[in-house]
Amino acid sequence: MSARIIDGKAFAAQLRRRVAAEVDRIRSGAGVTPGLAVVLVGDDPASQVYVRAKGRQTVEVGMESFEHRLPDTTSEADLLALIGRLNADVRVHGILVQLPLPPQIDPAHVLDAISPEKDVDGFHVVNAGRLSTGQEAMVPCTPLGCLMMLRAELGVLAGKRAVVVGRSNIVGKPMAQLLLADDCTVTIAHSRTRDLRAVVRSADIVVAAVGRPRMIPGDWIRPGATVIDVGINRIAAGGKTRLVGDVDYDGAADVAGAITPVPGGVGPMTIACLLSNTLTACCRIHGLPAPDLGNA
Ligand SMILES: Nc1nc(=O)c2c([nH]1)NC[C@@H]1CN(c3ccc(C(=O)N[C@@H](CCC(=O)O)C(=O)O)cc3)C=[N+]21
Repeated sequence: MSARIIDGKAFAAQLRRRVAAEVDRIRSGAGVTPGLAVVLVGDDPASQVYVRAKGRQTVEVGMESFEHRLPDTTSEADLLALIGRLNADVRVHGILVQLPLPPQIDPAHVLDAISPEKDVDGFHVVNAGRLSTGQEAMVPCTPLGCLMMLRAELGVLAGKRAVVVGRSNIVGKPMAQLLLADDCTVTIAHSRTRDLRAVVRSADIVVAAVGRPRMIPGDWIRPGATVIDVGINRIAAGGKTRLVGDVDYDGAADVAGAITPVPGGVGPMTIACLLSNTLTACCRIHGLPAPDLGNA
C-alpha cells in the first residue's frame, strides 16, 4: 500500500466552501441568488439518494433548490413542458434532469431542450461542441471534478500520457477533451481496444469510467501512475452490498502514485462541481465576472 489517497470528500468540501463564499458575495453585491432545479422522473432508489444529496448541498452553499419529482409514467411532452418553464424561470440558473429516464422518454430530446446556458450537466450538444472546440462551455461535472483532482495532485498535466477507459458522452469523451485541452497525450480505450492491459500500462494518468466492478487489476497500472476511478458499482458482499470502483483498489494502491477511493473519491466531487457549475451559469447569465474555482 504505497499510493497517496486522493481524498475526494475533503476536496469537495473545500470546493463547496469556496462556492458558498462566492454565492454570498454575489448575493450581497449584485442581489442575485443562484438557483438549481433538479428533475427526477420515477422512483429509482439510487437516483433518489443522489437527488436528496444534491438538494441538501445546494441549500447548504446558500443557493435556491427547486426539486421536481414526476411519476415514472410522465410523458415526454409533459417533461419538455416543465423544461420550457424552467428555461424561462429567472430564479433558475441551472437545470439537471436526472438520468436514466424511463423508456417512453428520449433523453436526447430532453437534453436538447435544456437551454445551453442553464445546462449545468454540460450534456447539451452545444456544450459538448463548445468543449471540443475550446470555447467557453458548461463542462460535465464528473470529468470536471476528475480534472480538478488531477491538477491538484500533479500540477501541470502537459505532456502526460493519459488513458481514459470508457467512451460515454457523460464521462469518457468530455474527460478526454479536458485532458487534451491541458496538453496531455490522450488515448480513449474501450471494450474493443486491443491489448487493453498494455494501453493502460503505458499511462501516467488512468481514468477508469466503464461501470464494471474492478475490471482493471492492479498489475495493469504503471508504477507511480495517478489513478482516477469513476466507477461506482454496487456489488453483493456477504449478504449486504458495498460500493466498488472500476479499478481493483487494493491491487492498484500497491503500485500507483496516487488513487481515488470509492466511495469518497470522484462521487462527492461530482456534486460539488454541479454547485460550482450552477454558480458559473448564474454569473454568466447575469453578466457578472465568473469566479475561478479551478474550472476548465
Ligand atoms: N443528469 C444527471 N447528472 C448526474 O450527475 C447524474 C445523473 N444524472 N444520474 C446518476 C449519476 C450518478 N451520480 C452520482 C453523484 C454522486 C455520487 C456520490 O457522491 N457517491 C458517493 C457514495 C454515495 C453512496 O454511498 O451511494 C461516493 O462516491 O462517495 C454518486 C453518483 C450523478 N449522476
